[in-house]
Amino acid sequence: MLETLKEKWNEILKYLKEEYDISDVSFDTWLLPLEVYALEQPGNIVKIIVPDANFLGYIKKKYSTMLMVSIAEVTGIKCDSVQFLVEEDIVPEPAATNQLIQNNTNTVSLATLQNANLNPKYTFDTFVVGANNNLAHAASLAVAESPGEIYNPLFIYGGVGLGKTHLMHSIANFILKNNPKAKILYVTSEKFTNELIDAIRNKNNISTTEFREKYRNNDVLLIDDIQFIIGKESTQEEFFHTFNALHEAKKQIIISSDKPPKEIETLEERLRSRFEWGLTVDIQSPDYETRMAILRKKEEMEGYNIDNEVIKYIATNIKSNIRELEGALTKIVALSKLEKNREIDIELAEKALKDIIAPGDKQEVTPEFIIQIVADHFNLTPLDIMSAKRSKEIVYPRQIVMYLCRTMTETGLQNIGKALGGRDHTTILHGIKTISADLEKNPSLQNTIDILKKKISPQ
Ligand SMILES: Nc1ncnc2c1ncn2[C@@H]1O[C@H](COP(=O)(O)OP(=O)(O)OP(=O)(O)O)[C@@H](O)[C@H]1O
Repeated sequence: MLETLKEKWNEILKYLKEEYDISDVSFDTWLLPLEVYALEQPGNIVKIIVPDANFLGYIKKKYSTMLMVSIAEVTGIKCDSVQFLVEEDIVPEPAATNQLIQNNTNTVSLATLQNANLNPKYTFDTFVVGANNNLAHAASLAVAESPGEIYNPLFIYGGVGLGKTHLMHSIANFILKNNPKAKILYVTSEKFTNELIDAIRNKNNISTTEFREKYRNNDVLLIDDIQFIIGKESTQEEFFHTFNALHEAKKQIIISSDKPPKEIETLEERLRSRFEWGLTVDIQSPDYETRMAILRKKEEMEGYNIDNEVIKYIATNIKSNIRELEGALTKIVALSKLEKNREIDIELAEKALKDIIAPGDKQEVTPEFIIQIVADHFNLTPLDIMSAKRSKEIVYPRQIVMYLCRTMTETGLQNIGKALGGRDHTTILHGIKTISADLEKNPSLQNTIDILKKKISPQ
């Protein structure tokens, strides 16, 4: 009978996937790596190997019944239970590698995604899993499949540009796809703070009651970059109550930060202990293989066709930040276009990346770097900031750049103007004055400036 089970294992998994409408990513993460190992008598107890001990309990809870039903349907073997073992405890046989592809056609409307502040491009399908992030990925998927049930809160931490935001959006997009009615809200801690400031001052038509309703009336709340509420007492106090209200109602909370809770120095103890109630997972810098895989994925998504040597050149030289890795690819393609579709070879790559690939240097604070950080923060491109465009969404971030260049670098007005696409020094002076005056009366701008300063020059 064990032979039958082994022979039909792929069929059993396939049956389970279709019968219970399991998504590709869930299937590949939890089911595909499972291996049937033994059939114990009496009672036909099916023993299954799970590769990662961390998720043994989760798989047991989620898939035991589905597996028993599928085994019975496909093989006729009626088992009393399934038991899961960890791979390290036994010598395993080769894993099944049958790939199953089924498209989930259930789509979510753009309006729903916008209300939740979600980027539809950040999904599990576009997230490359490597040794640096596999635990964070698996934990995120478990939360996406069973929000509010297992790891609450989920706390994801890691360095700049390593995929925390991408994973958070993936969870939210996954939940919405399965349940378009789920109430989901993604915000940065900066936005949370700024809205709280506005509510307290009764500005922008939001009262404190509305603020509370907005944040507490959710099935899933995702707060990105929680480190920026540190040291802000009233925000921590409000977040503490939001957290309690959601947690008591068994609603899912997902938090990201640059450090684990125990290393965030000025975090109130009561918040720290709550953050540690659920599961804390980290994302490390990607290894070479993962960097290559991410570049390949990006190339595929954008429809580029780039020589392997060039991809290797980027992956070898840009190591610690995936945002920079992607940025490098974009820069190369942009330079090629600028030079009349010049062939993308190592020479072109070196030219395009001469400012980024400066080995081992600490990031110097220059107007160019400030432009990059501010653009990223406001979802703009550096070219928008430097352009002649005069819409409010661009003019204000541009003036913030002027202010930050003046206060964080030794650069003179004329050179700031040059870096900003050749603007006159009087324009720069006007921009700096506008921001300085607004700072006097607008505490939420002060909060944004503090956050930008920390991003530009982290201690
Ligand atoms: N594993 C991955 N697979 C594919 N793309 C990735 C992966 N990790 C990160 N990225 C991409 O790298 C970029 C930066 O990622 P993201 O914004 O999620 O980082 P972050 O950790 O939230 O950064 P920050 O600390 O600045 O908030 C995004 O464009 C994201 O899609």
